[in-house]
Amino acid sequence: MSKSGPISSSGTTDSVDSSSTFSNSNLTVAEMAAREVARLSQQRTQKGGGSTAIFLQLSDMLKHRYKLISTIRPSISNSEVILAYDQILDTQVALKVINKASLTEAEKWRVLRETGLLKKLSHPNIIKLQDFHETETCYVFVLEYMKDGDLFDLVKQTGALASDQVRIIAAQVALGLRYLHSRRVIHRDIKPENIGIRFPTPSEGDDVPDNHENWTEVKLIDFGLSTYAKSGRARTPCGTLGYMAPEILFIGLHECEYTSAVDMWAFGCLLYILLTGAPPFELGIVPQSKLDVVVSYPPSIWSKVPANAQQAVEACLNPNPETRITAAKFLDLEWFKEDDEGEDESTGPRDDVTVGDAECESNDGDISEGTSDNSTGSRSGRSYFSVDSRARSEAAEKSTAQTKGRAQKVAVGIANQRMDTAESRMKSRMVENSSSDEDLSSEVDPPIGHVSKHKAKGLHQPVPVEAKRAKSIAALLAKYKDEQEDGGAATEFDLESLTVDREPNVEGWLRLSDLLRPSASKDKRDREFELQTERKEETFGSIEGDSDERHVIVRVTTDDRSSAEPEEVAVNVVHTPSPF
Ligand SMILES: Nc1ncnc2c1ncn2[C@@H]1O[C@H](COP(=O)(O)OP(=O)(O)OP(=O)(O)O)[C@@H](O)[C@H]1O
Repeated sequence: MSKSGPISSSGTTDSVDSSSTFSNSNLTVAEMAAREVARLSQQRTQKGGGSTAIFLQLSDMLKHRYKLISTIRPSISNSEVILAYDQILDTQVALKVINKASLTEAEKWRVLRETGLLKKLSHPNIIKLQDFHETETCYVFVLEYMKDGDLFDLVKQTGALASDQVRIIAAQVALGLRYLHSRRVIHRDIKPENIGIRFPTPSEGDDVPDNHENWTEVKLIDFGLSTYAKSGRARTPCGTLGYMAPEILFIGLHECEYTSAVDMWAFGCLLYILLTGAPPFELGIVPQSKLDVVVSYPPSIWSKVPANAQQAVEACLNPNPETRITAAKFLDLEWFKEDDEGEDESTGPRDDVTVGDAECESNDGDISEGTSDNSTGSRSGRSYFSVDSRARSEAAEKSTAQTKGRAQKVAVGIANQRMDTAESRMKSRMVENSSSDEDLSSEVDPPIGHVSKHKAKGLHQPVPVEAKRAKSIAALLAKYKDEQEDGGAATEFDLESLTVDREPNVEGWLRLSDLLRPSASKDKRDREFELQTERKEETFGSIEGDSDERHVIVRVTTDDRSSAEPEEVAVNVVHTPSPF
């Protein structure tokens, strides 16, 4: 099994893996998919061969600052993700290092777009960009480190997650998406691989197991396909097959227009996978008709999913983007009002928190049951998550042993300890009645997971949830519910600052998409010429909507950008590799 990569228009051998997107409006989805397959096979060939090769290209200064610990994602194509120790900040960081050598100008621009976006984002459920470096050979994203990998690996290892655990994850992803969408940012590549996870950290001297039963803190990662859509609409068809919304797949390429609703569709696919262990759609396959994106809910696996969770998935996998649930509304679903469910277990005194043997035993049975159904989650009957029953049983045994052991008690202690802080902060925030995302993100710890008694009937593995966490989520959601739909949306991105001249007196990159009005009668050269001649009618401040969706890149050169008027800026058309 391999992770599915985003579709790329630049699926050539020299394309950057991380930030490639297909923004080529001249290709059909099928053609783009074919290129993607070629790209992925190239990745597989290269995988394992070049671990840390890119890291070694870093300048001496960076190598001095960041000490390599291990490779998180080996060198694929021309990027790799590395765990390193930042000697200045005294912390572990994830370095996403991208080799510039074979990047096209468009791909370089996308890297800078990703950086620019990430720099502007601040939310507990969005990966934090701690620093960014550009050397002669590399781009280096310095990211906070999600020590427990991503949701793809978690599901691959364990199969379907317990609905309580999925609920915790879902709330956080929805909060992250809500934050993005209120700022008119569309992620465009929501999938398990792009959700980083972290489990409770052991306090000093404690022996916390490497289990994942306690709780799952999640953050959105990989903004390589993300875009700021000022008008709220974007046009470039992109994403990962298996997660792409119908409105991207089946609208004429030149007419394709979509909104942040595409993220909610992908979110629905993600939830389906977490709840059942199998994807709703065959990944990597181009649907041939709209019927291919009609979701099936096989009773063999779906009957084990609680009704409220089913409702949440179905609300996301609504083929009509106009009526598909939004991230804000998602948090109002019944699923998140369940905090009192089993209240006698979950709201009891903390000292009472235990994990009973009986429930662990009952889970064992569920684990094996779930395994046998794994493949039915795919429409074509082929399993994407090839979790075999043995692997799952082993995982279950391990989980059960951990659940029963001392380690679990330690986890409870840590969770409780952290919860105290989170709750007291939450209370103070509630009193202040502040409603912005920023306020919330800076003041409230992310929901913290806990261990509790939990009747795990119907679950594939024991995932105890403690009441305090539930209360925390309830408070968090209540707070969001009180907000206006557009609350917190006031902050708009200054597109130019995202992409152009990070410093004065340097060359910058700017897209002027409105300059490119492809005319059927004009060939590639004419269009480029047209660009140059029409430039004068444009101002640099006029970038609108999803202008960054177009593949036009204009080099801006100036002696002093801080004082230059747009008209004084020299503009030269840069040859982009495609599609012109
Ligand atoms: N901050 C992080 N902490 C821990 N692991 C991370 C972090 N960022 C990325 N990873 C791991 O590296 C993988 C690749 O990261 P990312 O998706 O950002 O890079 P990419 O080059 O765009 O990959 P892809 O082309 O597969 O989408 C992720 O799926 C995740 O497993």
